[in-house]
Amino acid sequence: MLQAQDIHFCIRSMPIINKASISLAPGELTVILGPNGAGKSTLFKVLAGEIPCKYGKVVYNGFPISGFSAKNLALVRAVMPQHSSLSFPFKALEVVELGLLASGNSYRPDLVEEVMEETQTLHLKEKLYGDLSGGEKQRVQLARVLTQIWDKKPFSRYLLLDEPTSSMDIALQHHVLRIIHKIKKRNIGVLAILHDLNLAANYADKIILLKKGSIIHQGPVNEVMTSAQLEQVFEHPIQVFSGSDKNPMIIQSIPFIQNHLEIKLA
Ligand SMILES: Nc1ncnc2c1ncn2[C@@H]1O[C@H](COP(=O)(O)OP(=O)(O)OP(=O)(O)O)[C@@H](O)[C@H]1O
Repeated sequence: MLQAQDIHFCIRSMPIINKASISLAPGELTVILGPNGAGKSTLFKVLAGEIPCKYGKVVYNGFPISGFSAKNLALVRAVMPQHSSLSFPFKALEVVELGLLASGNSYRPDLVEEVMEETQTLHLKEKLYGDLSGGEKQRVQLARVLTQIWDKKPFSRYLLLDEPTSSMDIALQHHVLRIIHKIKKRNIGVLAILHDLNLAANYADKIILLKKGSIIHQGPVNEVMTSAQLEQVFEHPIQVFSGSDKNPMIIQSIPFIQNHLEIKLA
């Protein structure tokens, strides 16, 4: 289990995260949703151990994050940040191989090829990372973190993804969420920040709604993604059509123009 208790984080005495507590179970996808500036990436960085937290604690598999060396932390969690820049002219293949390095594995071209196949990046392997499109870069970064945790291990691990599909087309977004669905079955807990409410509703096991640094609601999708609660967090009219075995859940944000017409027709 990845657990965070009472995380409180300030920048220049401005509270950014306010007493946030979460539990991420292996085998589950938890999605963090919230408006711009809510504190999602900040909370994510605290959970990943990228920024230290003065108040509260982050615990991986029962051990405080502060006790992990960078090498050991890389064995239990892989992190895909929102933006990744590289200062060297790496090829896509070399970026993916960085995941292998973090995993402590010896050279495994078979594993790298399998992951690049899965993420539809194999055809990009000889291209310079800097020349790739936004969506291609994201897939290469995803391949890197998947490479880090691809081999099964006898302990629980965690995959942290900050807006992993933000530059991808619709088909690829679903493809990535399908990969996540498969990888979590390897005793891996996945935490993802998404802005797409429909992807979250249909692929997540749990949802965290964050607003102004505070967790407003968290729990199973059906309990958290209600019209009233989403409207409270996003301050915009939102309709929720609950799904069934055969039909996906549909979350619809209401365009202003439609409200405008309804007001005029009323
Ligand atoms: N280094 C920093 N210095 C000052 N303010 C910061 C810093 N990092 C984050 N913030 C502020 O903290 C707040 C939360 O930022 P954060 O990036 O966590 O939000 P977010 O929910 O991920 O937003 P978005 O959806 O736009 O990516 C914002 O108001 C941001 O301006």
